[in-house]
Amino acid sequence: MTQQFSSFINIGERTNVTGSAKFKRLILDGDYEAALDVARQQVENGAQIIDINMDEAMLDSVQAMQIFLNLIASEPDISRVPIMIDSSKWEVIEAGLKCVQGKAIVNSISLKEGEALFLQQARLIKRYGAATVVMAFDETGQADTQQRKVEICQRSYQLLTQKVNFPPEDIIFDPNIFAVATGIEEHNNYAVDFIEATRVIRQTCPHVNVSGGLSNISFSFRGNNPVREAMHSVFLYHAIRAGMDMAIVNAGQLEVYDEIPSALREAVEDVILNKRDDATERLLDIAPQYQGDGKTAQKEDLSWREAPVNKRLEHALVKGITDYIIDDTEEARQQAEKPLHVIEGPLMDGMNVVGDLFGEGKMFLPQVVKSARVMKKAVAHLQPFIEAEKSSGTRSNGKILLATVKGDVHDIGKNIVGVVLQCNNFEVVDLGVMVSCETILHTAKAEDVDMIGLSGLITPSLDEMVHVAKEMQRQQFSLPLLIGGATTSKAHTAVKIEQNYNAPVVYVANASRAVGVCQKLLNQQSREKFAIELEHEYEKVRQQHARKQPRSRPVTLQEARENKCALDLGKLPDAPKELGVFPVTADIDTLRNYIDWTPFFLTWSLAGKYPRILNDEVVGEQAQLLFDDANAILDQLAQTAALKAKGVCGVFAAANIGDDIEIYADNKRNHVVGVAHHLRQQTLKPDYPNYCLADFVAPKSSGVEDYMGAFAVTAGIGEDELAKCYRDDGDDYNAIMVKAVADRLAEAFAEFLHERVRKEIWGYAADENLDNDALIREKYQGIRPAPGYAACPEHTEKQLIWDLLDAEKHTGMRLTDSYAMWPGASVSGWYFAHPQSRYFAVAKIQSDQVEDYAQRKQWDITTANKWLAPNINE
Ligand SMILES: C[S@@+](CC[C@H](N)C(=O)[O-])C[C@H]1O[C@@H](n2cnc3c(N)ncnc32)[C@H](O)[C@@H]1O
Repeated sequence: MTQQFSSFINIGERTNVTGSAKFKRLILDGDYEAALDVARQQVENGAQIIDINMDEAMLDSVQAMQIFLNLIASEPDISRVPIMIDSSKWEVIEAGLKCVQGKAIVNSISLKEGEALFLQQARLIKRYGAATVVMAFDETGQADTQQRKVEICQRSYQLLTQKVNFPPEDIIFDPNIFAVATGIEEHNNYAVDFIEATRVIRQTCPHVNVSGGLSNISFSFRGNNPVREAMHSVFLYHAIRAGMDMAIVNAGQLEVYDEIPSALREAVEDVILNKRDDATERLLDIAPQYQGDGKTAQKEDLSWREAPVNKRLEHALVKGITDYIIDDTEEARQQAEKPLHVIEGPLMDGMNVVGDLFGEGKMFLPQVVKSARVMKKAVAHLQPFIEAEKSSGTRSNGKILLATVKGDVHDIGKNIVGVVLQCNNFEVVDLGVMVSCETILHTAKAEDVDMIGLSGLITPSLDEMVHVAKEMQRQQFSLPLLIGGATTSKAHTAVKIEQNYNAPVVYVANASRAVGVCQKLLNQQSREKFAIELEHEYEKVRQQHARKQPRSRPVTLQEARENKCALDLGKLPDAPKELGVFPVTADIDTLRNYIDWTPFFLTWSLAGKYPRILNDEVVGEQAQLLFDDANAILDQLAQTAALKAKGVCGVFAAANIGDDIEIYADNKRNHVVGVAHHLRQQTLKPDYPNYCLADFVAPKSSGVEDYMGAFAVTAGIGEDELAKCYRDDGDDYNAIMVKAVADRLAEAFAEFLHERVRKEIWGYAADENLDNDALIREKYQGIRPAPGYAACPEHTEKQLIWDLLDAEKHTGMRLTDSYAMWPGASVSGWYFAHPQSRYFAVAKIQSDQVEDYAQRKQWDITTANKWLAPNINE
């Protein structure tokens, strides 16, 4: 199975004042909030890195870069992707490097002004632990031919690795993409020069990456987007195969290679690969035909039913059609010598086609999961015949145990990985959620599995994974250990898990990576090679981690407190109409109007913002099908009440004392029913406060009466049972779909309840009138931070929410011993109503705050270190 597309990284290009008129206007107007939305949209649309450029003559570029990067740092949904600091001015780059909290990428350095400056800049970049783009540019100019591109990159590589000891994996060469089909003959070979140079660079400069600005290639066809998109796809198709692994690209503007009309694709291919002298003229001739949409709606085509049965089985698998699968499987069985041969023959052949198409980026995740459903139905039909013959089952590629670790209940990602592995003929032993280390290791032995995969979503699960690795070592296991899930990372795997266990430990970033990793680990020869590569890679990550300089200077807790957010007591929200705890229910039909669909598509690895994604050139068709299926499930849920939504909220008198909030039984304020403990940002912030959520409630010493709230909602009562019904019926697609929809309903419930609290229950914004889009964009007054998220990262505080609201009694929701909420489709948090309240990231804290927090929570220091670990080890 080819993996090229799954590891390709696209870099967002919209936060660039030189390339986007809209972004430039926002920055020049000082509207940084709207500019942040541009960054956020790019991430939502699937950018895996965002390029930021402030090179504009009318701007103080240094200041603009600093302000924007500092703002991004406190937006967790943006800062989860790496930042590429793009400038032709070194002082802007250096200013940017000081602001970025994670690993930054510099764009760019080159030999343009000689070796001395190049090396000096590289040393500084290395000191910041950043990666860098290196342009193929030297003292004599920009490289245009293959030979010049290769020479300059090789020379840069030698200098960087030998004179600066620059980590080669942190080098990203940009061998310059230039426009083709310009009418100038010398330009005709530009794409070939880039592609061939890339091939040689990747062969001769080990570990480097190759990137480029994609839109340049099609510059001559400005105004004809279908042709431009086709040129981008064809170029990428060949460049990726030659080793290009990143590009600055608008991900929404790519056509699927196989879906480019064949006449256009051929003409574009002739231009890109410079196959004939008249290629440009021929493309120019046909280009106008494709202007506009150029696509026609497809009627259902049943001609595939005429094909031989093997081909019909393949078609059903690739297209995910279950309608005829039993009949076709039966026909194949009657023709086969043994029923097992149907699985080993046409069904596995069909699944191999699915695996290859997925690996090449030509099929999307929901389609693969649907294919698995077809396969399971076919196998289920054959099973009784196989058993009657008493022949043993087909040999799988290998056996993999999957489990969500103890204390954690989230399993959508794990289930998707399981299905993708099964599609590739791996046998999966799925132990479900909240699985103890003992059960995992006992089952691994009993089932004689080939490897173990652990999953987890919340930060306490990271510790549990470390525990499993240590136990595997103690019990002398030698099976590979795979690590995955939302909070896991390569850095955590390398720094915290890998060195505790002598066999391979592999971080698996997503479902599409899982198959490649498992295949490498199962073959003894490739496993050894892979293990050495991993060891080398993780050692590097550890060294980088050890060298990591703090991005901003830490301050003492005392200093941070002195720079707290001063609350404007003149703007306090109105007093609540009534204090107390209010159980709430909501029906599915109400909640579905509040759904934010964008994350739903991401769950299925379709990147793009709803509703635009439904018309997206690349994933639109799949997104629409998925959306229809989700709505069908919602219709069914609304009628059957198989899933119930329950919630509770509370509004309380409250006062701030330091970094804590006292919560009172009533407005007399003499009986404290709970104290919420919060953490404060602890890095130097010359232009902003060092935020702490407690700042958003009026200080007790002010004597002013203030309030806060809390909530816990679930839409998951019944989700496990319903998902199990589907799974037992061989329908993983709908089993995953139920949970994905329940997750959306829980978030919708949180949105719906928050609105009710603002407008009725607390009533501080009784006149608010926002549509769902504005609610999703949080255009209202007040916030609902959730324990475990960046402003309140410590999970045990959920217990206080549970106690204050009697949440288990009112909703049936429970907390696990890692403070995950059960059912999985649940949300809880605090309400702050002051207009100054906002989300931020606490980020790294210092030992004085750890000690102070331990004292406030009446914990010993070991307990504090355990629960605060993600913020101590940042
Ligand atoms: C994860 S999204 C959920 C809403 C989104 N519309 C959805 O349906 O998935 C936003 C929520 O995450 C939480 N959140 C985001 N950033 C946070 C931060 N820095 N600190 C605490 N909670 C945060 C808040 O509860 C916020 O309402």
